[in-house]
Amino acid sequence: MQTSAKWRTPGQAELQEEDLAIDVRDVTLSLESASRDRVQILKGATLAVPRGELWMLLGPNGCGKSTLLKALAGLLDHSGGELRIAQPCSFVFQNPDHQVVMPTAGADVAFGLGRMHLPEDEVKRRVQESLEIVGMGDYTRRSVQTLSGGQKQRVAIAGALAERSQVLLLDELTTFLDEEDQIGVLEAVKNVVSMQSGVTALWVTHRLEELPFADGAAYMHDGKVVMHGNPGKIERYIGRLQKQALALR
Ligand SMILES: Nc1ncnc2c1ncn2[C@@H]1O[C@H](COP(=O)(O)OP(=O)(O)OP(=O)(O)O)[C@@H](O)[C@H]1O
Repeated sequence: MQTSAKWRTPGQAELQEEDLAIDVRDVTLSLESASRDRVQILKGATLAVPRGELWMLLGPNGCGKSTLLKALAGLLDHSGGELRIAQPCSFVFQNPDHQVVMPTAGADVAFGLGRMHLPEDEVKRRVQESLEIVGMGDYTRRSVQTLSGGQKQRVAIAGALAERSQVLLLDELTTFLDEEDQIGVLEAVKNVVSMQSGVTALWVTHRLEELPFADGAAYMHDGKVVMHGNPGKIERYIGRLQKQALALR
């Protein structure tokens, strides 16, 4: 893939490419609709996320946030532009029941390590260390059936950490969680990013109250990132959009 030596985004210091965990430039992507027409979902999306930061991705329903996340995870192919992401990366879904599959929290984290053929001691060490980072260090032997939705999300994140993921792609994890669980997951991700040197997280959300946890944020509209920068800037931008919408009523 062709890339230039430097990548500058307004409001950010000049970044070298190696400082970025996610580098999306002018990406286009089309999907087939129910009527079998091709519909363009991403229309030139551009986003740069520095290594070791937690970024949030916001925008109205259907603007393409999940599609961009899936393209980053390699689950969808983009048709144009350039897309780079540090590897390995992991996608964590909204419904943890789709990814937490083993009977205990510890077994679930160990499950993903199976294909790496690591010595048993190393597996045990990684499982315990990863569960501790997400605040679940005392839950190694707990049945996953007894865990709340947010605790299962944290086990799924621990699984990604145990596999040494460099980037966590997190798709609306807190939508169906109560407030306590929501804060637990947010704090776990914040902890991951601050403790694990170089781990980056991109967090899709609709909840403005989550923005203060982020290091940076981007706002999408109609298949493009239309604003990015520090969380305060994005909050003010969304506030202006909301005021304009109310004035039109
Ligand atoms: N597999 C698919 N085939 C065709 N169209 C799709 C497919 N998946 C998503 N879309 C359409 O792509 C557009 C963007 O969807 P996407 O889920 O990326 O938006 P989003 O910003 O994440 O929305 P939300 O906040 O509601 O989750 C929507 O119009 C959606 O209907």
